[in-house]
Amino acid sequence: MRYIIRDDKAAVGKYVGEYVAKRINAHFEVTDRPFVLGCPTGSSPLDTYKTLIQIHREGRVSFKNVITFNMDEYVALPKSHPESYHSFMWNNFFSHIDIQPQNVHILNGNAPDLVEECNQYEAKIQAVGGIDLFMAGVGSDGHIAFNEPGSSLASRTRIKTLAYDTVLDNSRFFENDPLKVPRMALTVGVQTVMDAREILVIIVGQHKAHALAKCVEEGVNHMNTVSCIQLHPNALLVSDEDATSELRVRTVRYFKGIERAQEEIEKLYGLHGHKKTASNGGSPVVSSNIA
Ligand SMILES: N[C@@H]1[C@@H](O)[C@H](O)[C@@H](COP(=O)(O)O)O[C@@H]1O
Repeated sequence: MRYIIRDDKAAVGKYVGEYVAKRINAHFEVTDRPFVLGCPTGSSPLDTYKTLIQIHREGRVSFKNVITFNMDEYVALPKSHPESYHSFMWNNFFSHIDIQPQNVHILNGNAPDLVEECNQYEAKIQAVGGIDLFMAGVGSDGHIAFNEPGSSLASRTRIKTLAYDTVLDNSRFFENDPLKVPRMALTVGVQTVMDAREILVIIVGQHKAHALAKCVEEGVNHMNTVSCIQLHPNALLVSDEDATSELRVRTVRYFKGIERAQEEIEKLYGLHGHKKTASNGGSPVVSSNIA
């Protein structure tokens, strides 16, 4: 995996927003096929969405031909509830860009048949040719989407019961009352994320330091599902300095050194060595072996 460290949350958002815009624009240099973006909720991606909105306002990126799939949604929380992930995405991102509403996909936690809803979601992802770039945040227990500790690393979109740690973490959005936090969610699976052509994980804050250290320095483990990205050929992790606090100093130095080398490569060959020719179904080809 590649791992980029920035000073603080705002700098992470700026980096990731610029990165995603570049990926979208690079995609349309070689194909007319829609760009398929996986989207997370939570506080971690907020600065990224702000950056993307700003870039859009400056006319540097368009979402007209972008299709999105969100990672997860609470079960039985009305869509119109201010803390539903539907509300979050429209309030913080989609209402401010030129995305076509029919291109937005968010799981329906109020569907009459939740299993069917999850199966259909997987089918819809397949129907558009898979996800080009899946952005993700991470829970303090290391979960990716709502894939709580112990989730199968081969899991697909399904119903999940939330871990108590997650209920407590998310109670900050529900008047600090854990009893108001939904106990279940629909979530894409670990394998659904892994099937994306690229994964970008945002980790910010000292409370994520343990999950980050386990993800970077330890093995792949279902108790820290974000660690699955070690098995992905094209994964990028971006964190702030606070989140590095449980990493070894030498690990931090190592990845900062890699970043400097990567910058040299980008100057020579463009974004991550992506060749600007159509192949692989029109997607830019990753030719750098730095990741
Ligand atoms: N299901 C979401 C995750 O997708 C998200 O990554 C996590 C972290 O949230 P935050 O970024 O607010 O810490 O929150 C929820 O549990």
